[in-house]
Amino acid sequence: MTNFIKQIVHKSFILSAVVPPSPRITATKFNLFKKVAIKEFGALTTSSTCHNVQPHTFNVLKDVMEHDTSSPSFMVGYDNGFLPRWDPMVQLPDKFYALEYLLQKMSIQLPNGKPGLLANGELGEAVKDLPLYDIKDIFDQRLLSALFRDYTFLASAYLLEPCDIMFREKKDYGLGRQILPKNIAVPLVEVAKKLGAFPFMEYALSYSLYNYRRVDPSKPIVYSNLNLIREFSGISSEKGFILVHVTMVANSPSLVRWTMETLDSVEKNDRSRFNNSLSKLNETMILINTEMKTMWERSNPDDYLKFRTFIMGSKNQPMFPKGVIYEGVSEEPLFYRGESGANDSMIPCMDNLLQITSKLPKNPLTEVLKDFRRYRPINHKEFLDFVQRHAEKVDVRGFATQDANSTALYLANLDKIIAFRYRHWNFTKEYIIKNTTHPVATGGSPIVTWLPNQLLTILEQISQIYKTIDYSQLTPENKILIDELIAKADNKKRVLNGDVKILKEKFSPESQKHVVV
Ligand code: HEM
Repeated sequence: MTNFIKQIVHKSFILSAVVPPSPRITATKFNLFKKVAIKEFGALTTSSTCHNVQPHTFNVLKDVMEHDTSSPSFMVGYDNGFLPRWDPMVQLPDKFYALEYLLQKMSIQLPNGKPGLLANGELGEAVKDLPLYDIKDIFDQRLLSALFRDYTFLASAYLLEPCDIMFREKKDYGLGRQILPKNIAVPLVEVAKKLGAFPFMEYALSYSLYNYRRVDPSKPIVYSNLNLIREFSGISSEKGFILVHVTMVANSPSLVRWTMETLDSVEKNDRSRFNNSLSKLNETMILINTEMKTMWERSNPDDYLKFRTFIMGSKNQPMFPKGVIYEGVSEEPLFYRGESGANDSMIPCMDNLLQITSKLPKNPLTEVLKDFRRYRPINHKEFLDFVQRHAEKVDVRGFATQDANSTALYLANLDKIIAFRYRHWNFTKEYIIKNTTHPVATGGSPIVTWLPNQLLTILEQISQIYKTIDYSQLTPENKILIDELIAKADNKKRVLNGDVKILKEKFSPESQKHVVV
């Protein structure tokens, strides 16, 4: 590779993913730049930003560019929202036969009902036969994403296999394997570098959003048309758990569209477009929350701990007190958060747009939330950063509260975020807290105090804004709406505070204060 190209890449390292940076640079040269950038510097950033330059807008994809396999799988788009631009690759190419074989034989229960390698602790031994694949020359993003998903599945299965076996016997996780062998560690780190991800199982890039396949590719992403690609347990509750995330995120294209519309309408001082955008966001959140409810019937709360062990992280988890050594990569132990819905982008998008993020208390729990925001595809992070910055700049909340009926719509949206987080708190009580006293969640947050940190903040915001409304300006429907919202919020605040008080006694208060960022 010539020094000339390296220099250009170095200077214009942050490349636009949609069009080549200059019309004089051809697509072929552009792709060459991207390859060099990945090779030399790790992952690509994907917005049109340059070092320290904050863009005024964000390049939301108008077309998924399905044939462009040199740009990342996850790029926020009007058609795909926060889902990948293409359906995830189901099977690895023949070259990776041994890796594919392990993944197909791994789950505790195989599709044919027989026990897989994880059933009786046979994976550790089987991994010894895995060749150390060289992936240096792979640049196809579709394949890189599939390799990332598969190596992270294998890494988590390998590291946590002893914990799962011990948990089945004694309801205690004990210690995980502390060293990741080089035939997994080296290619995993290499792929992660190319994607700009941490080399550990992640929500979007592995477990949830890159792990579905359509039964009929011509039909939409709805539950009845989906199956999993990889799994740890092989039970239907794991399928339900993962795929409900996917079907919720299938509504994200309109979340993205109305987020951009909201920002633009404030900037243009267009009140009726603003109100329309808030109504549409509200409708979208209702669809997302309705889909969320299906979790109860698709994933049995009593089954959750049968696969949860494998999605734990190596950061702030007693199973990895000294982190994990990646053989052939680092002599120093590495620590990463586990897979968590906290890395989904829909709620952070709403929090940022409605300026809730800046209202979160300054405490270690909020630092954990910020840390979670690093664990996601680069382009999602750039989008969320853009929404946060731009909403603060144009002052979405200030614009909403200048008008009583816009305020009602703004509050209706806060109410939908509360509905999401409150149902979610109920999931946490029923799927986790009821069945275990393990003090930290899969992402490494303290199980009793972290979720209420956000939920109580937003409930408090509803009360504060409510006090400022000029009732005489409200339409009769909005008066009823506001009265209902405030009554529901007061009720939830009371129940939540009661829950936290009781649960802090079940889990030692010390364990809930112990926060690692
Ligand atoms: C059985 C169902 C579920 C359970 C038991 C559960 C559990 C949890 C827990 C314990 C956390 C705390 C963070 C951590 O992992 O350390 C969390 C965070 C989160 N999860 Fe889930 N989750 C479930 C389903 C979902 C679904 C379907 C979504 C949809 C995208 C989701 C989105 C989130 C979000 C956005 C957060 C961050 C919450 C916040 O900002 O307040 N979760 N989840």
